[in-house]
Amino acid sequence: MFSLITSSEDELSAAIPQGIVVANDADNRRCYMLTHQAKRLQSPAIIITNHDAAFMPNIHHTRKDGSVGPIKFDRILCDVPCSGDGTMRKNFDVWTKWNPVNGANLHGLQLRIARRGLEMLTVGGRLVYSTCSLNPLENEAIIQRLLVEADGSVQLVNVSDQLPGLKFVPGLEDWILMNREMEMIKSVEEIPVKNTNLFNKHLFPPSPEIREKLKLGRCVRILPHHQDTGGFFVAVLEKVKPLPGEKVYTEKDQEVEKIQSATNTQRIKQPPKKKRRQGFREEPYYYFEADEVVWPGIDSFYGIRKEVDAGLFLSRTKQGKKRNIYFTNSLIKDIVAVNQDHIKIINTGVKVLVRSDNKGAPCDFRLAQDGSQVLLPLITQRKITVTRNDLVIMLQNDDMEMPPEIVTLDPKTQEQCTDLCTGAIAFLYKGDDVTIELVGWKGNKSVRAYVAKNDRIHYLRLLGADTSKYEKNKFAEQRDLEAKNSSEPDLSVVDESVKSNNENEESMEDNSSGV
Ligand SMILES: C[S@@+](CC[C@H](N)C(=O)[O-])C[C@H]1O[C@@H](n2cnc3c(N)ncnc32)[C@H](O)[C@@H]1O
Repeated sequence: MFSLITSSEDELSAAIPQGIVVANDADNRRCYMLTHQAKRLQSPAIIITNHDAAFMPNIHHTRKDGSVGPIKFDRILCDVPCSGDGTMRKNFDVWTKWNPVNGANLHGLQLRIARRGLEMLTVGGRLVYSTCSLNPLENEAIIQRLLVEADGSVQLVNVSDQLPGLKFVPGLEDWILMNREMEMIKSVEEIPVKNTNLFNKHLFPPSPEIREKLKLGRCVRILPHHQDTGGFFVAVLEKVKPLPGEKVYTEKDQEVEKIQSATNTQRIKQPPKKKRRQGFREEPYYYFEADEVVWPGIDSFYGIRKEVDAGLFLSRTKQGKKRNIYFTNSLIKDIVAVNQDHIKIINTGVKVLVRSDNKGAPCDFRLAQDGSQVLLPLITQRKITVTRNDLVIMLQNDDMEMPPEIVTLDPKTQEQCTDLCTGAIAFLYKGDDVTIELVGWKGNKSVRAYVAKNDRIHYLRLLGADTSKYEKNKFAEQRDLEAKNSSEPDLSVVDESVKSNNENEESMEDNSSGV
């Protein structure tokens, strides 16, 4: 009997979170590293973007009433570029490059990034500002400036009891500036003429009158010697009301906007704006439409749950055969549609299916381990429960030529296989303390788990099974190789002599032809 494992509603909503995370970096290469790291999260709710955060464009979404407007974020982390002097213990070059003005040079960029973050934050939302520097010009001076500019709309949150056991010291309320020549500058009046471009009044500590109000002591300074770490600075800011001059969108605005846009459309019949070609290097995102040709095959083979919107699956190729199929939540789909001309999206979507036009399966796409956590709760077919021993057999036998035979598996597993035609399959194992879900293939007589070698060791360890087949002791291998070499005659000498003979022959030939 083939057992059908259905997922609960909770499982479905856990697999498809409704919110989004936008991860941004100005450095294109760092965005690809981010993409690689984020893949492990298997999240259908992450977008990786590539912008200067100081000028981060608004990310628009479609509101409930159908109008389009900027998203305001509940949480923002500004882990800003900094001098990195807190990392001195591991980055030795910081010692040679450090000077007291590094911090002053970065202050402007750090401020602009954090300021833009506050603009993009919703009222009631929190922004964390962090650096791996201990220079107050990169830290408290930024927070001070944000708080002063915000004029009571932003507050520093006291987080001292949030991480019991963490050792830290409170933020500074007083500090002294220093120029490259190590001259101390205690006030604006003391700024030497040669440094007027470098220092300004905002870099100095708060005056005694406002010190009390700002509560800079609520910032967190993590010192390297306290718990054997790097040095870090963290401040948590909460937006308690709109920033001075910030417009907050209300339902009334929606009405006005609708009326205005209706009148504008009637009045001005302008030619449609020329759409900027998706000018970014990345392949665009093509979400499945109602007539998507590959969908019926996938739907019937995997029994996609009827609550799942087929329009949330996408590919990166418009023409020709689709190679990989990805999945995102509906908010990401909306964001991609509304913003693709002005937001540089480097990556989004989790890979759930991979083309496998072969092996006589009725469906052209197999399950991808990359997105199994997302897809498996959405499908009702091609899932079987297996025993611990079944998994161990599959993980220890990855031989392409001789995959494990179905008859070697548990009788209940064999029974579930009987009713399944050839094709992709998911193996589900629930132990007392571990749950493992692997994707693979069921052939006529055998089964395979599609798991990379490193992951095989990981799963075998989780199952408490023998991993010796995959574990390599590099030192032992080197020793064996050296022992082998020392017991064999040194052929390299012979080779060299043969080579030199050959070379002589060649040069003789050359000479003869020259004559
Ligand atoms: C302290 S690191 C943050 C590292 C990040 N938390 C991570 O785990 O990858 C600062 C990052 O800011 C990026 N950066 C520098 N200037 C930027 C800017 N103007 N806008 C956005 N990112 C910037 C750098 O490329 C660097 O990756």
